[in-house]
Amino acid sequence: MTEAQLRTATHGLGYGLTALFMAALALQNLRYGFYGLFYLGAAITLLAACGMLYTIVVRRQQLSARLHLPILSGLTLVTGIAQFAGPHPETSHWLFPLILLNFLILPLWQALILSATLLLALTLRALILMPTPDAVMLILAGAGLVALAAYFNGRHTHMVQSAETLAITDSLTGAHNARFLDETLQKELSRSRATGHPMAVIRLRIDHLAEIGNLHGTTVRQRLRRDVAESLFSIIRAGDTLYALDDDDFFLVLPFTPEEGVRVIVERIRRTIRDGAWPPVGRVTVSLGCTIRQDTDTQADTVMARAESALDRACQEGTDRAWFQAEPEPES
Ligand SMILES: Nc1nc2c(ncn2[C@@H]2O[C@H](COP(=O)(O)OP(=O)(O)OP(=O)(O)O)[C@@H](O)[C@H]2O)c(=O)[nH]1
Repeated sequence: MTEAQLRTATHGLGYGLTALFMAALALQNLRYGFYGLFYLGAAITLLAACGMLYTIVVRRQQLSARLHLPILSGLTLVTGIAQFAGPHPETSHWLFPLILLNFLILPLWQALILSATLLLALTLRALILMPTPDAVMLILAGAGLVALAAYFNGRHTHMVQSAETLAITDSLTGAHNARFLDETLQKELSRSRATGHPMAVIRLRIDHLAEIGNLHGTTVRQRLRRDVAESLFSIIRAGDTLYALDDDDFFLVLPFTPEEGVRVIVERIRRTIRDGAWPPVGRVTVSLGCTIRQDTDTQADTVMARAESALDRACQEGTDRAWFQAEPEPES
């Protein structure tokens, strides 16, 4: 089941149960002749039914559905008014399903604002109309429900974000993974073309990585890749992104960086790695291929291929080299 399907099912069920519950309460009030409360209950039922219908209509765009906030604000308003519709009968229990519905459907801070409004209405009503011990018990129950619902809403959001981060992160190095590069490079390229700002990319290879692995073992090889990534993170500026490719190379996307800039940064990276201490390997060097976006570049593949070709050229020149390539290699 996808996230959108899960949300459609839970939101639809939440609205549906609220509509049923409120319809039953509205009918009960009609039976006893409390017409004001009957109309308010019917309005809440109608709004909840609209919410259910809306959930079904936007089932494919459930993650970006924007009308839940106005619908739930309307529900909050009518339920708040119901608290002051008259001293009898008791209407405080109308609030509890709505608090749960807010946290089930809305992002945390929106749900908190609406539920705090409901809690305020509940507190005022309880303090005005109820004996103090009963009022305190009711307010504590309402506050407890809000705290519990907020906790689970926050936990769920955190888990979803962690899952999203995991899906785009290379677990060894903490850099983004190659799949995410495919998704983002084209967007960065389009943005750079649209704004006219320069953009540079770098492909980086740790020299003799296979030999280091053979000599020191896989653990050392992996630790070296992780340490190099950490070093790169400490060099690049905010807005630059680092990717760990499947063939052990690294890739950097540098927005707003012209040719002079990328030349500065590759040199800085090359020297920092060469001059660093890398126990137990000792001296480590890297080769770098870099390029910038040309006016003719429309596809991310073209820029990636040019960076790879620049890296091949750097490796041909020997280790601990950087090569800048502006144009595609001429066909041989
Ligand atoms: N994208 C990116 N570009 C860099 C970075 N470091 C240097 N550059 C480029 O190299 C140029 C010169 O950088 P520096 O020698 O650090 O000089 P700077 O005046 O401190 O550069 P600013 O960071 O622009 O203030 C910058 O304007 C950038 O274009 C980096 O970490 N990331």
